[in-house]
Amino acid sequence: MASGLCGAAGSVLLSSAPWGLGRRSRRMMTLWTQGREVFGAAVSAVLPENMMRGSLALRGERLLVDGRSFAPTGNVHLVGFGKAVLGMAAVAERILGDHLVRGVVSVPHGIQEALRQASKGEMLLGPDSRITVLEGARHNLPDREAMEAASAIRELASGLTEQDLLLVLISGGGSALLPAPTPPITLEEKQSLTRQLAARGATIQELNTLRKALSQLKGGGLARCAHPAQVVSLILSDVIADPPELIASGPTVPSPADPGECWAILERYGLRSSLPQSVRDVLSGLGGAGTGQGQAGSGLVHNAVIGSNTLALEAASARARELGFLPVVLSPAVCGEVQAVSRLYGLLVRFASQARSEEGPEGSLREAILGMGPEVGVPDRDLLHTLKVLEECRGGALCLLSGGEPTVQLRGKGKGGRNQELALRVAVELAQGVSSLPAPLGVAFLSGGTDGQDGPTDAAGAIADPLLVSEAREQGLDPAEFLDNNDSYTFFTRLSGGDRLIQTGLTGTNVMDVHLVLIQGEEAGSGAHAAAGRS
Ligand SMILES: Nc1ncnc2c1ncn2[C@@H]1O[C@H](COP(=O)(O)OP(=O)(O)OP(=O)(O)O)[C@@H](O)[C@H]1O
Ligand SMILES: O=C(O)[C@H](O)CO
Repeated sequence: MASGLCGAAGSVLLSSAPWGLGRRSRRMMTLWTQGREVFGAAVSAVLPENMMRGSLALRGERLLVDGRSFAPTGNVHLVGFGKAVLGMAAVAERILGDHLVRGVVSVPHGIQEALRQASKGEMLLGPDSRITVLEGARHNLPDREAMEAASAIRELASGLTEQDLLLVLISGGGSALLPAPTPPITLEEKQSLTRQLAARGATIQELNTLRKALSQLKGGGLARCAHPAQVVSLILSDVIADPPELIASGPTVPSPADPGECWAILERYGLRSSLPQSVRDVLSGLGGAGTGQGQAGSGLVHNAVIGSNTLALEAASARARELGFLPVVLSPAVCGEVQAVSRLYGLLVRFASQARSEEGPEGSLREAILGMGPEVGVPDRDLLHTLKVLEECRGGALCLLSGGEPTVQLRGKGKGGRNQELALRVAVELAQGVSSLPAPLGVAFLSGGTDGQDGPTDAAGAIADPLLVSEAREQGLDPAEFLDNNDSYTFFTRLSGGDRLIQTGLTGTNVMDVHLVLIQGEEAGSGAHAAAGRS
């Protein structure tokens, strides 16, 4: 069956390839290239230039934001924090011109150099810029540099009057770039708590519920500092369902802390008993649910989400269609454990394969897929739609797209990220499924972080296919061993010279992850059939 999967009619074996890759077909390699292109289109669509131009404009003396009009009777000041805000700030400065008085942005360590090297000069601020750029939060963890940036941002906001407008640029990664722990909590204590929660698989919703409660700037704290100035926030979402109060922990969204919920989260991850006294004191000082965070000035705050994973998936679908695939978007909100998510993709590929056979898909397979919905955050409605398209597509080329942010419970000491771990797990699922597939199917899976950085690695993600496992074994690499040690980056680096890794470098944006399942058409020309015949 393996040869049926990957050496389908019309394919040419790459016998001269290094690493003993004789069984790879040109069609398989084409599928990888197409996957990379579709992923590239997803990222391009959410680069700052496009989104900022669509939501911020100056018309005479009026500032138009997300369709609303503001009169900056005095001056515009700017602050920002997150992986995408450098480019957002560059565009804002170009739009605002002399209306901009000054600004401070807190951005990831090394991002300016990375963008320079990637020739993305349009995302950088010029030498005469009125905006100060501060880098920090190495490895996406709050550190001294980020704390100094947070102080500078607080100072700028605190000095504003009712004559001023504060433009706040917010994107994912903002929580780590704006640390202002409520005393007596220290930076080290906050770092350690964040690290432990993330390692135990806490969701971003859980993590940020705690961050809001333990910070002076999150949960609306920044907006309170800026009172009585008008605050306008432009937010690029990297959280499922785009909740402004959770993205970067909502510094401009007045939202009450919920100590009861915080205690429950700490209990859930077994951290309640080992908490430092400072954290206990701050949580106890918050009182009951809905207290502790004032609502001062909420009438003067406007929060606008200007971009999200959905936009990225739309652009990816369009590119997939141009390449001859029938695109189908499963969901922009896939979450849950990577194990469960990889199982879902394995089952969907199996379903697609069975849909091409005379008998059609088994009822039990359909039930198993629908049963996974709650575990991976995908409603029945979306799963049913996807299954319908897979059935109707039959032999056509198909690109299944989704987005979101699964979680990994770290058990090992290896190096990796959720995208690479997901890709490796999907490869294992595909390899297991190979023998039970009724029809030949060329398939590739790609998982990538739109920010270009998957966990603490220099890769955005990786590509998987049904041959990966056998290829790895031939090279003395056992996927299960690497998975046990959460060592997916080492695995993909060693496998075949690292050619399944996706290495875009920091992209300057961040709307969570994108997952693609590309399925070849049965005939060489079936891509054209899919593009022409279905929508
Ligand atoms: N060795 C590893 N293997 C698999 N996953 C890992 C590993 N190390 C860290 N991770 C996961 O990487 C995630 C952190 O990745 P990253 O720094 O890209 O965060 P992010 O969620 O993209 O950040 P943000 O939301 O702040 O932009 C955590 O979910 C963590 O569990
Ligand atoms: O910074 C954060 O809190 C996460 O990226 C979610 O927005």
